[in-house]
Amino acid sequence: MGQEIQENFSASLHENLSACDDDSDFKGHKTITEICGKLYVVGATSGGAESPLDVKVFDKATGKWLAPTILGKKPNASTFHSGVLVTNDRVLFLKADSLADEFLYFLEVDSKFVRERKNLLGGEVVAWSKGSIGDGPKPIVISGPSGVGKGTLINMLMKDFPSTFGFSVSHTTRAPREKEVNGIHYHFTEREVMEKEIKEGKFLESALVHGNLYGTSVEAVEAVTDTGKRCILDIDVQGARSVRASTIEAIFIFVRPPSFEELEKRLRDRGTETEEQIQKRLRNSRKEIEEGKEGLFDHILVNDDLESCYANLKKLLGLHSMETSNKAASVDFRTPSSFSISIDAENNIVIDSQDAETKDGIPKKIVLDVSSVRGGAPGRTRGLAVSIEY
Ligand SMILES: Nc1ncnc2c1ncn2[C@@H]1O[C@H](COP(=O)(O)OP(=O)(O)OP(=O)(O)O)[C@@H](O)[C@H]1O
Ligand SMILES: Nc1nc2c(ncn2[C@@H]2O[C@H](COP(=O)(O)O)[C@@H](O)[C@H]2O)c(=O)[nH]1
Repeated sequence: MGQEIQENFSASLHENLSACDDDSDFKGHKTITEICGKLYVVGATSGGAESPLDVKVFDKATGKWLAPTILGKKPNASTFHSGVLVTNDRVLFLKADSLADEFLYFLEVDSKFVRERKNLLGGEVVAWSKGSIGDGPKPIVISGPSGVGKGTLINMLMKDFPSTFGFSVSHTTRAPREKEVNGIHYHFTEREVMEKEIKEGKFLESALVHGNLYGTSVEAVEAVTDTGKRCILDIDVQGARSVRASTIEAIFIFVRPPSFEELEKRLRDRGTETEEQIQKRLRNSRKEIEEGKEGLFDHILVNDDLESCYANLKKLLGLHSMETSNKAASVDFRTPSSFSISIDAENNIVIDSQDAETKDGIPKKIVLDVSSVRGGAPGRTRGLAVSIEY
């Protein structure tokens, strides 16, 4: 673990930057962190708090600025921020004058996710991932053949636990059904547009399902996690496999029908597909049900009687009849307006307030244990432990 090179801290670094004369459009405070011969400059280009933090990368070997593709939701700038190199693949940014659930962000520069995206997109890539104190709720992936009742079960969960769950709205190239609303049920998209966006790395996963493209955008997952809710993904088995291979730590549930005859009946009774489409979905369901047995899933639910299946789903998610909070450990404080950073003997990050006055709700010292962080972009970096001294 190492500390950032603060602005004005290193004369040679400053020479490097001024020689390039390219960081001039950063307004206000900025930080510079050196990782493997590259300087990561983080600041706001539009000025003022609430404008997003941008990233520029200077390659010392070539003496050139690189314009990185920046993935993930950018944190808003604050008057002051500081970066700590946690490992050689990510920097932890700590924001001043910010609420407890808004002050920690990781900038991944060489994580598995970033390397994958570099391969896909070419060039320099970095990714923001918000830090969660405590474990935070794991996203839930629900898969199963078309017509088995995934959407029905998810709607029941969302209705009974509205402040606990949020639905990841997928993109699809299929035509909307009569009652489907763009942006709520799906983002309905043209095929060329979606293909382009897949190439640009906008999607966490995407797959060709029953002849149409479907995909979960990184933004769709982040839109839910940003509200502090637990994200539910309704995706096919190919998508579940891709999410399993990503850094997202999720719970994977496969929903099975009691029989093929019942599955066919449900698809027909739903009345949303043509005969040809029903036949295609039924053909695919045989393969999907076989794949559901392969150990990819943590739980298998048989949706025979709907109420019993829903009760089993709630049980495995640890839900009770009343709304329960699955939110990350709730800690309530505001970070100081200015602070210094040091690393203690246990490798914890120690944030000491440099504010002239002490104020209610603003700790004098915040100690962060980053030894158990998990997950990362896209979504949350979970498992940060915090202790506070007032
Ligand atoms: N346990 C059940 N018993 C009888 N009917 C059910 C049951 N569960 C769901 N259904 C009905 O089956 C039909 C299909 O359900 P639903 O649309 O939720 O399936 P799905 O798995 O989301 O399908 P798709 O993958 O095509 O979106 C709906 O008309 C729904 O009301
Ligand atoms: N891999 C993905 N599969 C998805 C996604 N969104 C939905 N789906 C799956 O597609 C089928 C068909 O859905 P329908 O709404 O046309 O009936 C179903 O199995 C869904 O689970 C996605 O983003 N990625």
